[in-house]
Amino acid sequence: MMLVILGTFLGIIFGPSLFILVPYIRNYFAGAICKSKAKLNGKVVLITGANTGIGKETARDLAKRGARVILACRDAAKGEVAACEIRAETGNQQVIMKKLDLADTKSIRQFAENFLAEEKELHILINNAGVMLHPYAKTVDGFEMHLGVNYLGHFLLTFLLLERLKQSAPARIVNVSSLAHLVGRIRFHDLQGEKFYQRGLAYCQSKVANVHFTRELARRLQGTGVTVNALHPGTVQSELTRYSSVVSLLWKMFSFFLKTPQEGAQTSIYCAVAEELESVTGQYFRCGVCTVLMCCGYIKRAPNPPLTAYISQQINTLYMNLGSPIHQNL
Ligand SMILES: NC(=O)C1=CN([C@@H]2O[C@H](COP(=O)(O)OP(=O)(O)OC[C@H]3O[C@@H](n4cnc5c(N)ncnc54)[C@H](OP(=O)(O)O)[C@@H]3O)[C@@H](O)[C@H]2O)C=CC1
Ligand SMILES: CC1=C(/C=C/C(C)=C/C=C/C(C)=C/C=O)C(C)(C)CCC1
Repeated sequence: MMLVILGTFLGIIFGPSLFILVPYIRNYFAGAICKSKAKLNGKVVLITGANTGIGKETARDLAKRGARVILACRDAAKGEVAACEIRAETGNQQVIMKKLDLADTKSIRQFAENFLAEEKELHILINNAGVMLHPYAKTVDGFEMHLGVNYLGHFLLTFLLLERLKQSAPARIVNVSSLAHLVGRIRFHDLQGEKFYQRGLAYCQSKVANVHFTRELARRLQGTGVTVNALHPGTVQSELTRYSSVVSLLWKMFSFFLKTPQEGAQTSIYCAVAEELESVTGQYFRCGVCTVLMCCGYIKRAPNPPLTAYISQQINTLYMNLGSPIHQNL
């Protein structure tokens, strides 16, 4: 009885103030907004996985800024719908869809060949596409799906377009990684997860590879005018959870605390356009809740650069040994 009275009393006192606080709490979880007013007329932008989620919202924003935006999508029909929508909304007719399947190195090579033939410049490359919690599967070339799509596919794409980026300098590469990289480990002894597979860990492994790649590439691109940074977009309501009904349900239940795709695109947009990042390279950006967790010491910092360079070298060697031509000469 006492508890009911106490509960009612607290409800009356704090209920209205909680109600007033709701928009502030929501704003906090929405994270920061990119405030840059930079215009991108005459600039060429390429975004992978741009038919939905964070990629689509990034494309929409950069199209509004006047860029020629190429949406690289694995499903041409879905990609064309997104491109049409962005063209109609922004009035920018330079929004173009091209087919790219990052799970197939033939498709990546074909895409790059066409791109280099058609586009004389590339100023911003956003490696955004990704899969999470994928049941065990291999890409066309036999790589574990998370590693193959999230990391190796983007590695090959970047490698094939690198000269065009250098010719177009100042240019930027933006790698969409994840907070998940902090718990990721590269399992050198079983990279393809053939001995042991846990889909969450496979995702984390691919995302830590994105960060190592970013740091090592930044080191190798010093003095070229091409910068490369990685980021965590926040926890975003998107189709990323499609392979797990449990996580999809959790995401729906906690949707109040999750970013919308537009909010989730802000860190990518910031890395792509912010004037103050002109010569910033090899960094990892994030905003939102994880910052608090990090400050509280619950999340440790990413591995340091020398270790990163070492691991990156090891990955390269391993893949070359596996007969994959994609790590050569970078
Ligand atoms: N949402 C979140 O909370 C977080 C997302 N991220 C990262 O953000 C990025 C964007 O994710 P998000 O927008 O949330 O997820 P979505 O699932 O909404 O979008 C992923 C995009 O990647 C594309 N894609 C998947 N596989 C391939 C492939 N083989 N070839 C080409 N494109 C492919 C998808 O195409 P299709 O629609 O045809 O499948 C889709 O366009 C990912 O790298 C993700 O890891 C990082 C941290 C948190
Ligand atoms: C603490 C906390 C949350 C945190 C979720 C996190 C930290 C999700 C991370 C997702 C990643 C890393 C996805 C893909 O890369 C929720 C669910 C918002 C609910 C409110 C409390």
